[in-house]
Amino acid sequence: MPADLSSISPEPGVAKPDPLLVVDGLRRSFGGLLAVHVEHLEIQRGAITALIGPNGAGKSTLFNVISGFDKPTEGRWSFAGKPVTGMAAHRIARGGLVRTFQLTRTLSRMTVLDNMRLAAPDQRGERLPFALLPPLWLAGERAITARADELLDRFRLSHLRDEYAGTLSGGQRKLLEMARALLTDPVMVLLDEPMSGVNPALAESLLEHLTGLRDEGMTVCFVEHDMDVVMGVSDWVVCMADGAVVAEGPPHTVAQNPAVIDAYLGARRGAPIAHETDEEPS
Ligand SMILES: Nc1ncnc2c1ncn2[C@@H]1O[C@H](COP(=O)(O)OP(=O)(O)OP(=O)(O)O)[C@@H](O)[C@H]1O
Repeated sequence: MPADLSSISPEPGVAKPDPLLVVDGLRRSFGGLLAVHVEHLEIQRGAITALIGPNGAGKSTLFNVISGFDKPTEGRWSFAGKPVTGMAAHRIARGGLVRTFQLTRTLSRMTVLDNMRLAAPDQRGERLPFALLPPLWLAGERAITARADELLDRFRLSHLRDEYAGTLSGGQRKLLEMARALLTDPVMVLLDEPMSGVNPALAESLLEHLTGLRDEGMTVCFVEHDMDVVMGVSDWVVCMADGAVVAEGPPHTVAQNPAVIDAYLGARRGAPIAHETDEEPS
């Protein structure tokens, strides 16, 4: 069931009833450029939150920092009530917060199944006690492969299991990225533009996967530029501009928020926010 966030005041930094991720005073500078400065942000557990904003707003940088792939200049954040500031990405992932990445060229040269297996955080065979006890190691490997096959089946990629990932279409790659992220049974996934380059038929299926994950209790946060997608699946929308959260709220509220419209107009010089609406502009 979608979380009911309708009674929450749509303001930047507003408290949520059951926040899973809480960010405070987070700053990330690159030289003289302050790429991210988020005073306070809470992500509701069990909801789909879309992170929107024009190019260069700081969305990917925020994802990188909170997932442990980049270090903040200052600030702190907690996940599931525990401080995770400064932790390495693999420790944050082990705690249940996982970020997806686009398939690199190297991963394209591996099979779909090997891509999945590589996403397992704990390669037990490499740890001494397991390496000395082959039955334990093999059991671990078999469990990882079984889970990988289960997910490939769920994402309808089983028939491509032994193909090189580089032969997949754009949409199939996106499905594989999502499947990889789920191998560790995360509590929350951060998806960076899961729909980009995906044809309409597969986009529909990806959207169903997103809502399916949410309905199973997972917390989903995704960066998206297509406002029709954002309107279609999000329970809550956070808009960034120039590194800061400038607006947040339910999708229909955020789309009409002057701060959001300003952010896009300022960035694109006249190109309106790309959401089709029946209303005439006032
Ligand atoms: N490694 C880096 N070194 C220097 N500047 C960076 C680096 N990473 C990001 N930036 C800058 O930080 C700002 C925020 O970039 P970021 O990629 O987080 O934005 P974004 O909202 O994800 O944009 P997009 O929607 O285009 O992906 C931009 O001005 C970008 O040029």
